[in-house]
Amino acid sequence: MKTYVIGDLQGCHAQTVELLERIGQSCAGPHTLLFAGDLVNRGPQSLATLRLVHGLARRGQADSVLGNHDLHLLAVAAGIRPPHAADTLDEILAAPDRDALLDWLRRRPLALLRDGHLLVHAGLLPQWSAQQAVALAGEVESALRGPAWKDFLLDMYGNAPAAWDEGLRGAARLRCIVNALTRLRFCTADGVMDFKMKESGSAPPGSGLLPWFDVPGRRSAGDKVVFGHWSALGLLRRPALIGLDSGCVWGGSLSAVCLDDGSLLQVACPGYRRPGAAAP
Ligand SMILES: Nc1ncnc2c1ncn2[C@@H]1O[C@H](COP(=O)(O)OP(=O)(O)OP(=O)(O)OP(=O)(O)OC[C@H]2O[C@@H](n3cnc4c(N)ncnc43)[C@H](O)[C@@H]2O)[C@@H](O)[C@H]1O
Repeated sequence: MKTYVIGDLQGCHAQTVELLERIGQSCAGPHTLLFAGDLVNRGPQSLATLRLVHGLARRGQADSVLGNHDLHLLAVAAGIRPPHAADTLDEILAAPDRDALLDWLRRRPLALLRDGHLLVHAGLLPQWSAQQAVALAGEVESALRGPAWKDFLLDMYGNAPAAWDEGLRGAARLRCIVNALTRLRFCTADGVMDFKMKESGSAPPGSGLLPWFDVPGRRSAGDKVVFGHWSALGLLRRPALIGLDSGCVWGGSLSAVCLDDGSLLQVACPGYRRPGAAAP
């Protein structure tokens, strides 16, 4: 059975439907769909998109890792965070099936190992191997699936601690794991995360920042990693690295890669948001 990984949907339902049709045309047999997270928000049809992926998952045909916008939806729905002006989550919040959709979303993994590839939404800290990232993701998944999940979301926000330390405990430990797996783009060579730089795929000379995957000595360098999140980076393909957020919602395209044969399928998007513009 072939496995296709699909980049950030962000509520771009029409492009998702078209891409799934393209996958069906190029792969006649049964196949699994894995989504790189950020199923919702910024795009025009978050509810329809979430229902689509949820339906596929219920039929055992798909799964998704959690992205920062998915976590934001859970926090807004729980009354923990106010919605942003640019959010497109209202339809989900008002939907009759919202509880089923949100309950399913809350139980999604933050890291998935499949067919020799690790899938995360954003990135890995340089000290982590792929196996370790799965174990650390499991700590957050337990918190999200447990009875105190709202307390976890209350404590989740913030940029500190900016670097990993095995001695981290409690909310600080979970926040560091969430920030790496769902928000990371750049960090220093020591693994200190930066959350300001987001509109470019490269850091200015002298900033001391590197894309997380270019940190020398990164422990996951020998592992095959697939990630999304970084729309300004665009599609990235290296022997052991696939970056799949090709900026659908920003006027780029929605991308899928087949893990078995490396084939790439893309659907162009008219662009629902303008890069650099905060609100619709
Ligand atoms: N621990 C925690 N602490 C705080 N918040 C947490 C959290 N955990 C979860 N969150 C949640 O994270 C949510 C989102 O945070 P935001 O801060 O709004 O998200 P973002 O970094 O802008 O990332 P996004 O996922 O939208 O990335 P994209 O590359 O598409 O877009 C990034 C930028 O790229 C730009 N861009 C896109 N295409 C481009 C291009 N081709 N060229 C240049 N720029 C481009 C866009 O203008 C955009 O500004 C918040 O709502 C918050 O609730």
